[in-house]
Amino acid sequence: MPDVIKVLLLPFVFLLIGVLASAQMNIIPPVWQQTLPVVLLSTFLVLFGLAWRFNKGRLILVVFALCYPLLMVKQFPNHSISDFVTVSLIALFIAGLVSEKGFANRFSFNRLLFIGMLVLWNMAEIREWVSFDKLDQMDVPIVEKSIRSSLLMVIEVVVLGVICTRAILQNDRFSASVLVSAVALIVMHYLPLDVNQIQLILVTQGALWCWFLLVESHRMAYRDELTGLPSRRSLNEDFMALPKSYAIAMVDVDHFKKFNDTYGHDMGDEVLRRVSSILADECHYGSVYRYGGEEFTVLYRGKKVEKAEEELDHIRSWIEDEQIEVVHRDSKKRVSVTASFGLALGGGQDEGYETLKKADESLYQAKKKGRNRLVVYGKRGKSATKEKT
Ligand SMILES: Nc1nc2c(ncn2[C@@H]2O[C@H](COP(=O)(O)OP(=O)(O)OP(=O)(O)O)[C@@H](O)[C@H]2O)c(=O)[nH]1
Repeated sequence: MPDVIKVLLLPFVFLLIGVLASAQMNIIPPVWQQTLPVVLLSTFLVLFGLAWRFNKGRLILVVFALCYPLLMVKQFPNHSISDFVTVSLIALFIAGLVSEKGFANRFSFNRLLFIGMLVLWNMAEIREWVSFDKLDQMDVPIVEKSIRSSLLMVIEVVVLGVICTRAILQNDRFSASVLVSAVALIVMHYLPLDVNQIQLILVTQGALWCWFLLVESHRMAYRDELTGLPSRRSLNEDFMALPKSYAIAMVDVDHFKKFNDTYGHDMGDEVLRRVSSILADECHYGSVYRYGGEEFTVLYRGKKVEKAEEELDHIRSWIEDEQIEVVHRDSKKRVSVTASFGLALGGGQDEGYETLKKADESLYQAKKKGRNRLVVYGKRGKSATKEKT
C-alpha cells in the first residue's frame, strides 16, 4: 500500500465514523445525546492537555479551528455555521503550513494573535459593524452565487487544495489529519446538520487528534529521529521476548569520525541515513535498529538465523558500493564508506544482552582485522571464528 494512503486511511476512517454516526443520530438514545457536550468538552480538554504535555503548539490552532464554529453557533443562534467556518479553515491552513515551534512561546502567541484578528473581523461582520450588503446582492454569473459566497468558496477550494497537496507531498500524519479536519469542517458547512450532529463529528475529530498525539509520542519514543529506524529502546523491548533461537549483528560505519571531520557533520548524517536505508531495504530476514551513533543492530529470529551471514555480507557490499556526492573544498566528488559487522548466535542460556556483547566483540575483531568485513562469533562463548571479506 502506498505510504500516502497509509497515513490518510485512519484519519478518513475517523471522519467516516463521525459522519455516519451523525447521520444515524435518531437511533442514538436521547440520554446519550445529552452527554455529548460533556464528552466533547472532555475530549478537547484531554487533547489540549496532551498537546501541552507533548509541546505541540500547532495543536492549539487545530483545537481552536474545530471548536470555534460550534462555540459561535451557540453564542449566535441566528447565524449558521457557514458564517464561522472560514475562520476555522484559515486556522487549519496556518496549522498545516507552519512548522512545529512548541506550545507556549512567542511563535504560538503570534499565530494566536493573527487568529484573534480574524475572529475580530468575523465578529465585526456578525454584529454588522461592517457590511457587505453590496457583495451579497451582486451575483457571479456562472456559479449563480453572490460575490461573497463565491469568495468563500474560493477560499475553501484554495485551503483544501494546498492542504491536500501538502498531505500528499509531505506524506506525514499531521498533514493527513489536518486535511481530514478541513474536510470535516466543509462537511459541517454544506450539510444541514443540527448542533448534536456537529458535536458528534467534533468528538470523532477530537479522538482523531488524541490518536495522532499518542502515535506521535510512540514514534518519538521508539523511532530514531535521524534515520527513522526503530531505536535502542525498541531493541530493548524486543529483547524481552526473544525466541529460543536468534542472532544479533552489530554494524558500525568505518572511520566515521574521519568522515565527519573531512566532510562535515551534515554529510555524516547523510551517510547514516543512506546506510540505514540500505539496511532497511536489503535486510529481508532480520529487524534493523539504530543502536546509537554510527552503530546499528540487526536481530534475526528463529529459522531466519540461517540467512543472517549471507544477508549481512550482501548488505556489507551494498554499503561499500553506495556512492555519496559530497562537496569538499568547493568541488563536488563522489565518495563511499564501508562498514564492519559482528554477528553472534543467541539462544540457550544467553540473555539478549550477552549475545549483543559477543556481537560487539566480533565487531571489534572485524575492525582489528582491517574493517569492511563480517566476523561471526561462535556459539556459547567460542572466540571469534569466521571471517569474510
Ligand atoms: N554526523 C554524525 N556523527 C555522529 C553521530 N553520532 C555519532 N557520530 C560521530 O561518530 C564518530 C564515531 O567515531 P569513533 O567511535 O571514533 O569511530 P570511527 O571513527 O568510526 O572509527 P572506527 O569505528 O574504529 O572505524 C564520532 O566522531 C561521533 O561524533 C550522528 O548522529 N551524526
